[in-house]
Amino acid sequence: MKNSIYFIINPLAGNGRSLRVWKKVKAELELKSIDYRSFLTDYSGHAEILARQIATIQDYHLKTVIGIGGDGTIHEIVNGLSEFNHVQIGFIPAGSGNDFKRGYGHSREDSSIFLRLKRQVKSFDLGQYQTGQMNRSFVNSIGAGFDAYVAKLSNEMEVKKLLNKLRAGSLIYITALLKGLMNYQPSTVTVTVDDTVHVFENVWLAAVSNHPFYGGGMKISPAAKPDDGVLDLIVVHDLSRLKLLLLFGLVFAGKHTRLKEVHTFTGKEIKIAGAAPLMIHADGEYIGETPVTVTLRPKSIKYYT
Ligand SMILES: Nc1ncnc2c1ncn2[C@@H]1O[C@H](COP(=O)(O)OP(=O)(O)OP(=O)(O)O)[C@@H](O)[C@H]1O
Repeated sequence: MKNSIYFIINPLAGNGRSLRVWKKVKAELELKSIDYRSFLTDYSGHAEILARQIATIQDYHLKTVIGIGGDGTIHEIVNGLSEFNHVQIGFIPAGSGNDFKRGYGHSREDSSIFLRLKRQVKSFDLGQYQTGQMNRSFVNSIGAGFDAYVAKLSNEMEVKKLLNKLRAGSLIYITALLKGLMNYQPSTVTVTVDDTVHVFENVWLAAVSNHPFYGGGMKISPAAKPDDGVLDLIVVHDLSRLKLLLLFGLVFAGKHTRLKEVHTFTGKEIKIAGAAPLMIHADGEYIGETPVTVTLRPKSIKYYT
């Protein structure tokens, strides 16, 4: 169908919240006779396949794809559409973390899809990462070390469902963080920022961001902007476990960058390598191990804000 709006919904995101949101959106679409088509995801990775298939079949007729789910869903949709720069991407956050919403200026929850579609569409930088044979896009951040370990723990956590049900999504990350803090061993990490090499000892984490937020509202890179043509890197090292815990107290306000153990850089190409392989996450999902190279394609993706 020409000029239809396409919806991709992860029915499991936010422990079913996504499906409830979709029911409301669908009712409004029908009430206002807005032309749409919708697809529910059946398995992990399905949103990416659906987005790519829709764009391939519709070619230049495809104008708008709207995702409903968590950050994992938007990550998949963006990867599916990364070669279709003309498509405008909308997102209705219904997951547990929802950092995409914070980072790209979705300032208020809009229950009306009609109002959402009247919003401005803006071009943003598209983050890219390459590790091993993997060459993909990200929307929020790439992290190596402790934060990837915590992301892995939080995704595997038994209580995730319960906390989601209680609408206490941010607690998932905090619980995993405390568990990770007790077990993670810092190590030597080399970061290369636009050809300048920096070696750090006792590194907890090295994270590259396209906007300030991760982990459900933490301002990990407070100065990052998703449309400034550069990536923001933060390296945290030489901290005791207790001081790292205090750092996470400061990170919600973005005040942690004042600590001498926190180093920030900006660049267009950032490489992270550990003396021993470090776990990596992309947008909060564990994806493998270092080395990883992070770049961006300036203003090459369009989102409704
Ligand atoms: N039908 C499905 N069955 C199982 N997993 C699915 C299905 N559809 C999508 N997924 C996977 O669910 C994972 C989590 O989705 P998503 O991130 O959207 O929600 P969330 O975890 O509730 O939110 P957030 O990431 O913001 O915390 C994604 O990695 C996605 O691939």
